[in-house]
Amino acid sequence: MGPIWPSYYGNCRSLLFMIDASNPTQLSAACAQLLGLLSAEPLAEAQVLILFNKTDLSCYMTVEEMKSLIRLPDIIACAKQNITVADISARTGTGLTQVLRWLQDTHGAG
Ligand SMILES: Nc1nc2c(ncn2[C@@H]2O[C@H](COP(=O)(O)OP(=O)(O)OP(=O)(O)O)[C@@H](O)[C@H]2O)c(=O)[nH]1
Repeated sequence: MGPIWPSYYGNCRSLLFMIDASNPTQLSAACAQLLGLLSAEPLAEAQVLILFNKTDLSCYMTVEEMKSLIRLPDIIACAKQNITVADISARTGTGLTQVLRWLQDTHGAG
């Protein structure tokens, strides 16, 4: 789907980017896609939420190791966008309160 993402950039005010924290083999591809999104001019003003999902599953690498591997702190420091990061599990609901709060703060959703 990546190649058609630019057709959705127009009027995009926020971006939720989900990374599968149970599958580090996808991490480099996810990072490349994230960098492409963050450098897209139409998304320069977007509010960004990066979600590390499936944190309920055991994995040979911790979420903190994954963040370090893709140099997430540097990505956040260099990005034009305001970036928030949340560790979540869509299955257990862990972290979803933070996601809802972000949506409320970003869009004033009730
Ligand atoms: N354990 C767990 N499973 C999840 C979580 N979120 C989604 N899943 C499951 O992961 C499977 C695929 O979910 P999808 O939302 O379809 O994701 P996808 O990107 O199409 O597929 P994947 O690449 O396999 O994640 C489904 O069986 C979901 O129930 C989570 O936080 N924890």
